[in-house]
Amino acid sequence: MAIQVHDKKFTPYLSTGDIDQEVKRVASEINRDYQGKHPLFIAILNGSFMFASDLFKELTIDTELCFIKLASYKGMKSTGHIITAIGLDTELFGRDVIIVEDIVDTGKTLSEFLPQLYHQQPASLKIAALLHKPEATRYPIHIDYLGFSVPDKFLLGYGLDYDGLGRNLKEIYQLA
Ligand SMILES: O=P(O)(O)OC[C@H]1O[C@H](OP(=O)(O)OP(=O)(O)O)[C@H](O)[C@@H]1O
Ligand code: HPA
Repeated sequence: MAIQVHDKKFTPYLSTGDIDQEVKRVASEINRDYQGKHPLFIAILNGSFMFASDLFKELTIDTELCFIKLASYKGMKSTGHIITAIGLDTELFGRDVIIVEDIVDTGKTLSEFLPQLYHQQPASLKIAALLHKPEATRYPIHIDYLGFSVPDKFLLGYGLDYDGLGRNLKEIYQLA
């Protein structure tokens, strides 16, 4: 069923079943690749909170989670400025690090953030993202664990917002 958020209409795109299946697949790949290791997950707020929570519940390895808050989107557009609102409080030197993102769109957020992380010399640094818009890429980012490749249309729900609203939706919607 279509929904209205602020001034825009959105139609269903990915169901809870679709999302659940891909979250479990990504988790099983991570469980396989990090057997015997103790990775640190860094989830990027706000958008990633739901994906991070569901992914984390499926992990069977010893692992840690921390959050940072970066933001660049206002409404449906990137402002081009990445603001760090809550920084990292954990040492990365020698750690196996996995970044958790809800979506990689233009790639700008991660292209600015990753060099700061490499600077701390982690043993390894990988990216897990639920969604990727390959056609929107302006800053190429290699995603190691990906849920869905999606068309270049604005998405809403499962953590993703339109001007603050819609993050609570269980399904993912796209702009009609
Ligand atoms: O690849 P990009 O074009 O940089 O877009 C991806 C970023 O945009 C969203 O964050 P946003 O800035 O909307 O903040 P939010 O997570 O608090 O909604 C999303 O959570 C990613 O961090
Ligand atoms: O498609 C999107 N929807 C919501 N927030 C976003 N941030 C980057 N891309 C998107």
